[in-house]
Amino acid sequence: MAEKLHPKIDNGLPKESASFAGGTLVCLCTSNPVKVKVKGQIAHNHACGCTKCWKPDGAIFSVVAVAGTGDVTVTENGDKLKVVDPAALIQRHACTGCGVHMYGPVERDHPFKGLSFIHPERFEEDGWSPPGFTAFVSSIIESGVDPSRMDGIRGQLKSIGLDPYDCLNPGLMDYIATWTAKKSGALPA
Ligand SMILES: N[C@@H](CCC(=O)N[C@@H](CSCO)C(=O)NCC(=O)O)C(=O)O
Ligand SMILES: [Zn+2]
Ligand SMILES: [Zn+2]
Repeated sequence: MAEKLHPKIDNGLPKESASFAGGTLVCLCTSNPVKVKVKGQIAHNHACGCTKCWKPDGAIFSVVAVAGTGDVTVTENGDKLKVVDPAALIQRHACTGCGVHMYGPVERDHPFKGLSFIHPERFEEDGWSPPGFTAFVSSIIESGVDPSRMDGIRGQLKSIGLDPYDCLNPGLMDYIATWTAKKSGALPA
């Protein structure tokens, strides 16, 4: 039987539109929802199995992407936002009413500095770039998925076209390692 991975990937991936120029993320509150405007297309969209990313009810994975922090603006009810874990790399700003993580900037010295993590399924608009891989797959065990389900889940992800990785995909891992090597001097800056 197929596993319920995430509503935006279980029945075919969303379609990208060349005319998508950004949109508005809305939380799940029925009154006074938090709204966040994002300018431009998102990047590095992926499914994520880690315990820290927000997932909709019943989903095993989150769907999470990045936008430039300068392109992200809280436009309504920002007073409801609270940082989930101030010690984390990603400063996930969650709605205290419904729990949705609305944006998560990386501000410390890190290859992802200047990027904000967002959940594109909360866009009011369609056309955002679909997820392209799955990150932190083994981490779903930390949320209580029995290890015996892992082969089936990895197979399902491959058949959807979201290749499973236990950290990030090779492109992003190489990007992080290159940044680290330039910082240490192992590679010329
Ligand atoms: N096994 C841990 C992994 C948590 C983790 O490292 N998550 C990644 C991916 S989040 C989106 O790609 C990460 O970069 N975290 C940084 C942060 O959370 O600040 C678990 O499952 O908890
Ligand atoms: Zn809310
Ligand atoms: Zn994650």
